[in-house]
Amino acid sequence: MNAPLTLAAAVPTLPEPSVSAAAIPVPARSIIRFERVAKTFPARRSHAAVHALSDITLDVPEGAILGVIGRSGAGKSTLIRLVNGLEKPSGGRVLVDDVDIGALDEAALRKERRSIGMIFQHFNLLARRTAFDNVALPLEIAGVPRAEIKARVEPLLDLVGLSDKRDRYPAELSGGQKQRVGIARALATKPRVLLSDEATSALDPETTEQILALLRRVNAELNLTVLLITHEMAVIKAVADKVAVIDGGRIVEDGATYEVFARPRHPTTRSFLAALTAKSLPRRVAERLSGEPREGRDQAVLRIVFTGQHAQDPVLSRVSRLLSVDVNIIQAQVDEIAGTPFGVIVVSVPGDAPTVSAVINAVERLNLTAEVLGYV
Ligand SMILES: Nc1ncnc2c1ncn2[C@@H]1O[C@H](COP(=O)(O)OP(=O)(O)OP(=O)(O)O)[C@@H](O)[C@H]1O
Repeated sequence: MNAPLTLAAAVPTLPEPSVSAAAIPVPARSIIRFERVAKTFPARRSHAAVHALSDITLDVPEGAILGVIGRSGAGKSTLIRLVNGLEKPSGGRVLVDDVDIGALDEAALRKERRSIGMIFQHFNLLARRTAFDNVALPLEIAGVPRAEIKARVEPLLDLVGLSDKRDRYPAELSGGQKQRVGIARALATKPRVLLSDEATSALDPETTEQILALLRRVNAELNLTVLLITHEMAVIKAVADKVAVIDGGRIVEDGATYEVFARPRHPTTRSFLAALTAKSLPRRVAERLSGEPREGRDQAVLRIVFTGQHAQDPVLSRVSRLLSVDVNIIQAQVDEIAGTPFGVIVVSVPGDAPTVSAVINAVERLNLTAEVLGYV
């Protein structure tokens, strides 16, 4: 027998998104601004020129956490390296707090970098320095007197929960602890923005969660603007107020994280979200799921997203009746972005191409999004 077909029956109560939570407050002021930025690495010997970034226009509002997600080679690292001047744009401008980073000479850039903290996937700590001395390093370079350094570093170690490890060397710390040192070091010069380059990619899921919670905390407590790059939608979901999806050196979609999760428009965004949903499917389905419709796989698995106003709609029974197809519910859950709930329902329908596209069209006519996760 088929599962119940109304969303209201399938999914626990889904409240209307509250206006304050759904509409992320976007301060007028951008602290990082990409203006029609291009970056081309010139041809060298046998290598052709690489157009790593094209026509990037993006604003990071003050106090926000903006996540840039893209696959390997999409241009994420190049994008973030333009912000601290490790690369110069071939076209356009990158502004940090209204300063054109690409136009600075070396001395001015060194000074400006004090207001741009950065954390890295592999932490980049100095092995021969203790946790305290790693955090102190940027202050020593800036010529801050020793007593002041101590007064600055100790509260930072406290903030990241490492006061008891102050005299430990990196080799004596776990990955999560090393990243905490990295965060404290990035905060030492009281930056206005923090750049995060895949900062949780080398960490296990539990430690990732703790580090992301710490980023959220420093963002809120210090009103620090964060620009992070990642290839994982789970990271975006956990911390980002806003998201930009980058593909082939271009931003293909951006917006408030809730909006992008609830109504993804670009195929790249949809496939990142599908991969995230696929991870949480029941094992019996996940193990059989294949990307291609093959003989013997006669059911397509679809992910349908709905927001508050649709919770009571009998969407699935309507689609089922309209098209005379069986719609089976595999999983229904309420997901949440920054406190705003939205529903994700995974269904299976007959897997032949005409039926699948008819179901997707019918669902989209109801202003919901649907995409194929695979075939079982
Ligand atoms: N210094 C360089 N010289 C030439 N090409 C480069 C250079 N740095 C990056 N590229 C190229 O620019 C493109 C974007 O690279 P980038 O490192 O920004 O991607 P990414 O999204 O960060 O990838 P990953 O997730 O694998 O680190 C790639 O094609 C890369 O090979």
